[in-house]
Amino acid sequence: MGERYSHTQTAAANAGAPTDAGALTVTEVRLTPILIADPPLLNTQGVHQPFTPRLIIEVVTADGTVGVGETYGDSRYLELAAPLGKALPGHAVSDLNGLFTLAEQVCGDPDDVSDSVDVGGLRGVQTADKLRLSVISGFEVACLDALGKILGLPVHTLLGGKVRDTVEYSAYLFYRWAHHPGADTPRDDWGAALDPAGVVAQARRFADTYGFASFKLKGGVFPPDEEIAAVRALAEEFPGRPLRLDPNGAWSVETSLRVAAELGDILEYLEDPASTTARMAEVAAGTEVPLATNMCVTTFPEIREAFATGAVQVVLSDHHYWGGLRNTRELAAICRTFGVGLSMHSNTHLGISLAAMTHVAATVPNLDYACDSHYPWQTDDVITSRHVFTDGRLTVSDAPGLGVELDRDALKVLHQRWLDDDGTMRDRDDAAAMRVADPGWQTPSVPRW
Ligand SMILES: O=C([O-])C(=O)C[C@H](O)[C@@H](O)C(=O)[O-]
Ligand SMILES: [Mg+2]
Repeated sequence: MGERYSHTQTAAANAGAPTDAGALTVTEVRLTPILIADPPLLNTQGVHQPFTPRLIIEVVTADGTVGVGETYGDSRYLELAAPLGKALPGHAVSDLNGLFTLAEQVCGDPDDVSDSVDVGGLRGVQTADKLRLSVISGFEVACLDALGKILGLPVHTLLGGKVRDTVEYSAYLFYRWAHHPGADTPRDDWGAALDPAGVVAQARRFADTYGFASFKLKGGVFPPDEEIAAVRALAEEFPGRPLRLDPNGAWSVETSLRVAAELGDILEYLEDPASTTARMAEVAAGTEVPLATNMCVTTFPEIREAFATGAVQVVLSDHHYWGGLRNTRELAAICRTFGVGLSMHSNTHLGISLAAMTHVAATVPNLDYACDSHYPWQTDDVITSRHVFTDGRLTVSDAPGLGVELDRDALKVLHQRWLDDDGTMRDRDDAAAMRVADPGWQTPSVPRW
């Protein structure tokens, strides 16, 4: 499968280290790109592809322990993961600060990519630094998993200890088609959701199946009045429950303010109504509704302007973007300092990343809102036992490491799918997926409404 990079441990590699520290030395790194099934979920850029890429990272230590991590699997992430995977053997899984230094040395020219955006901007800026951090995050999680297994300690303990035993998640509602176009595409039984009644039915199933108590609707798909009607319908069906609407920056300042005025009485927060920090600041100045973001603040350099201008009241952290679990805690400390709320963003991900999110979320005192997760939409996984939400919550694992076990058979199948792909699915492109149904579709310019 995938790429393997190994290292034979020698006396020189461990010179000066206590004998048992040798067990912490990475002897092999395995990188396995996979394609996972994804339903036809709509967003302002288009629609999810039938399959989307992820990268599974295994870090093997001298004593045979295997730590697992997961991150984005588009080709530009794979290009950075390969040199890091090659360089890591010989280093200790406990040297997490050194991992960042190593990545700076080997992961390409930082000037290669500037402030461009990817997936039509849904992931925010795409600096070289952020790409590297997204790759590091998967390695960091794998190292923490291995370290925890070796020490017999859960990852949350390595992060300083949990402050809660369960982590609350929110239902992530999407407008969607019943099926992807084409015969060989994955199917599920959720049906279409293209109007308020469809959104409410989806939310009801989420609430009944997983116990989620709060609801986020991915917006920016239909004209704002239709999405206002859907959120109103949710409020009627679930009175008093926290509701969120996220058009991924598709609206003008004026439209954002109009939606905020119309839904202000029922929204917990409005997520990325407008794109750019400057526009968000204008919206924030004109409404009492808190604004959340996983688009205009996704890197440390973006914090200063956003906090100084009051552009965001809630940062939705994504440990992949921010460079892992320890950086997420640093972000949490900055938010705490400035009185900005914190929760978690999620993109299509599997059980390894959900375990990582849950461990770090358990350690953050100021986790103010239920976290997002796409997980219920994912029918594939690479762990032997899927996470189970109870009353909308996941119990924080106290098992050593992340508390998940890699399902090698599943990994093999999903990697074979990646190998068999002609390249169409290896980079997520929601606009291209939309063109399969609507050949004239172009990524809408912003603001769309
Ligand atoms: O909260 C968000 O903005 C996201 O989760 C971004 C994602 O790309 C979402 O829009 C999606 O998967 O369509
Ligand atoms: Mg968002």
